[in-house]
Amino acid sequence: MAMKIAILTGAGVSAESGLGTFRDKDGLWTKYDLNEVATPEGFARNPSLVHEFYNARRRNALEASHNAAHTALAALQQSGRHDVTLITQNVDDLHERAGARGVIHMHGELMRALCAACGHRWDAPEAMHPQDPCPACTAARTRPDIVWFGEIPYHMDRLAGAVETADLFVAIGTSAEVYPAAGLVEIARGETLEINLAPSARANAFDTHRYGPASEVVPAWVA
Ligand SMILES: CC(C)NC(=O)[C@H](Cc1c[nH]c2ccccc12)NC(=O)[C@H](CCCC/N=C(/NCCC(=O)O)S[C@H]1O[C@H](COP(=O)(O)OP(=O)(O)OC[C@H]2O[C@@H](n3cnc4c(N)ncnc43)[C@H](O)[C@@H]2O)[C@@H](O)[C@H]1O)NC(=O)OCc1ccccc1
Repeated sequence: MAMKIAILTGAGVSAESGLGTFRDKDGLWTKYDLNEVATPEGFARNPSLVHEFYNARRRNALEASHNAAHTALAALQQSGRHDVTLITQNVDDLHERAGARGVIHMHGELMRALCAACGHRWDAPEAMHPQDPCPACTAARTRPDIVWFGEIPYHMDRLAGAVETADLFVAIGTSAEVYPAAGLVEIARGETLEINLAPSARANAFDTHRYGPASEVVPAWVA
């Protein structure tokens, strides 16, 4: 029976592709101060530092390959067996490189640039610099097209609608520590499933759970 499925992924789905998570023992936020590199205030104080941080993550993402979890989710979406909405907190493009389409990047994309003056967006060069001019208004206010802490996530209405009306909401590879993403399980009216390496901070809010590495558990769940 075809179902409406809304899937939310986090850093755990890209961990086995070599892209570090944020809060695990050697996670990004143990090496960098998120207030320095992932807030509008940090960018205003030191745009070069922030660009260096995202230039390094962009290089890592370009060198990485998608894994079996990305492949299984793209296959599920592209099979047409169910109506699948793929929402991600991840700023990498590994879902797309695995064949997924119309992925909702609620926290932005590493491969995109944004002009803080006119709002124009374009494909990011591998390395970005504060003085890079905007192709539309020539202002030198270029930032990574990323949603930082304190900023409103992208596509909130669309993704909230998909989660609310889904027969099944699945959260994969997320610690459920960052809001409003971590609160989406609260608005899900259908069945809810958590797939993760270990119970997340909102594990109790889910009906069912499957624990283990995403590259093993996700293909098994999709099959
Ligand atoms: C720290 C936290 C307490 N702070 C927040 O939540 C803040 C403030 C806040 C708002 N509401 C609240 C309510 C309560 C408390 C605080 C708040 N939220 C905001 O500022 C948000 C903006 C947040 C977005 C910030 N930007 C990111 N990313 C882009 C940058 C970048 O990437 O550099 S957040 C960033 O961190 C989050 C990290 O979480 P995860 O992806 O889950 O990664 P994590 O490392 O934590 O966990 C990995 C998991 O994977 C598992 N795992 C590891 N390996 C594997 C494996 N192999 N297989 C399977 N699982 C695995 C691990 O066990 C673990 O569970 C992601 O969202 C990621 O995108 N904006 C906002 O609220 O605006 C107003 C508003 C309110 C309502 C409606 C509209 C607007």
